[in-house]
Amino acid sequence: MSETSKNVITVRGLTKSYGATSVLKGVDFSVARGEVHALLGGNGAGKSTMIKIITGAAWRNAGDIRFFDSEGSERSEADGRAKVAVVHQELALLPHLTVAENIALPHHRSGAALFRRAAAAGQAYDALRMIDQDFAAKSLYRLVGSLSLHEGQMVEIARALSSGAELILLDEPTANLTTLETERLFAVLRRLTRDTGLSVVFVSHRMKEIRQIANVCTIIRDGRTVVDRQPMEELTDAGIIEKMGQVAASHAPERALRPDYRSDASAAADTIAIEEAGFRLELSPGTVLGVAGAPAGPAALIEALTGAARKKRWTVARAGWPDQLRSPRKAARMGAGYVTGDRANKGVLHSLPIIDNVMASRRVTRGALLAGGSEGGECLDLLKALKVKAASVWDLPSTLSGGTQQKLLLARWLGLPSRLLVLEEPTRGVDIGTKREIYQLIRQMATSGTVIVWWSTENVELLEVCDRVIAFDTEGRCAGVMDRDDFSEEKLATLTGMAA
Ligand SMILES: Nc1ncnc2c1ncn2[C@@H]1O[C@H](COP(=O)(O)OP(=O)(O)OP(=O)(O)O)[C@@H](O)[C@H]1O
Repeated sequence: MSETSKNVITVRGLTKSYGATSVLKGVDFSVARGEVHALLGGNGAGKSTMIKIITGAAWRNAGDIRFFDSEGSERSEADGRAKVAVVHQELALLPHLTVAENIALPHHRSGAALFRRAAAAGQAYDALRMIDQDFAAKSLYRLVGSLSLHEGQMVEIARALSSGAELILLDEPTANLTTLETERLFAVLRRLTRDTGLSVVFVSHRMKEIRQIANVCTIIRDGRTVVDRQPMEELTDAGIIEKMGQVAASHAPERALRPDYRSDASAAADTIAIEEAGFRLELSPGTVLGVAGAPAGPAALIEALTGAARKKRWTVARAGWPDQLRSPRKAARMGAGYVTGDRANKGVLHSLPIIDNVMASRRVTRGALLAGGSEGGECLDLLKALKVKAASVWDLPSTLSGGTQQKLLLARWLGLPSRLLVLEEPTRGVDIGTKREIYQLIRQMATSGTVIVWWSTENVELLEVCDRVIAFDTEGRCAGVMDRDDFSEEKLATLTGMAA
């Protein structure tokens, strides 16, 4: 068997332009059977565009894509594509159908296929239990619209597995998963690649996970392949970051930026207290509180902090605030900012231009409905602070890469004099270099007295940047609060019920 015929796919010299913008300038990429291949690159490097071309969702201008079967014989592009499944950052599920129906969808591509409910449920169950037996048993007939983001992600991965794919492209698959779910997913991927010869392409900006799961990597930078199929053990983290063109940004966040508000007499008045039965936590101005754990606990706290809670579990108290923040609008007016983790459905305003997306919070908090003359300049400054490159502030967000859209949500609250800023996975999909910059920005916002409450499924970043971390167990109960002095990954994993 020749070197190429061990591959499931070989891509050579791929180019792609959108109008005058050249996005791919000659990408080479190949994946061998049975490997987990990390596809790396900064935001906007061209990873998603290449994936779209491979799956047929976008046209290429030039370049060669060849697919192979397990014998090494070349397949037609149509046959090859039929063996490729992709799970995008934004899920592609039909909310009004059940889990089983969503997973069964690819089995009914052929016009002649009959939809048999029992068979569909069987196929869905088989796929889902490869990921999570318990979830498979309980969720087959639930409507997808009622699932949490991470449950939806599991359904998408199960659908890819059940479609008979030989190559699965996972675009940031762990972004919504907890540590334990991530480990489970990795165990599944390892088993499938080893036992069935499945090939996995793994796009991620989480270096620790990349190291855990990938055997080999390709790095794309500014539309070109700069590292082509290199074993992971031959590259250091610093080497990878440098190849991505992000070396300058890879320093630790400045923790010293935090002032000691506790000695300030006005601090008591500005302190925010969060309270539920038998538990109270006071957050002095300038505190960065990390929130860790499976979604149920963090979600309830965040709903209370952002004025969206329907149940009265938490009280949020601050001098001058009403007992309950009764609506998101009221919370925003009171100086409570919020960056949602559900970028696609609750964050990005898809049909409005970049400027409206960035200036939205400023318009609400300032009470201005019409764009002022200075908005254009202010928007450009915010984009610059987050290194967002956009051809025009009047372009739609869909012309930006996923990670860059995430930066728009953060830009919304950047520099606003908030008393409280609630962040849900603010670095989701953001590249390694920019993550570091966001850590700095979070610390800077805290320096101005803002209390930051930050939920992340990436425990390492919480421990690196926060002053305190509140941990929730898998049932959504508060399991404890850790102070900086006793931070440890093991302890946090135990408190959140996610120790391996
Ligand atoms: N429809 C479009 N029109 C114009 N430009 C586009 C369009 N889609 C993507 N681009 C541009 O193509 C470039 C590559 O985007 P792509 O989504 O492939 O990046 P990426 O490497 O996947 O980034 P990320 O890590 O943020 O997901 C970006 O500069 C983006 O702005």
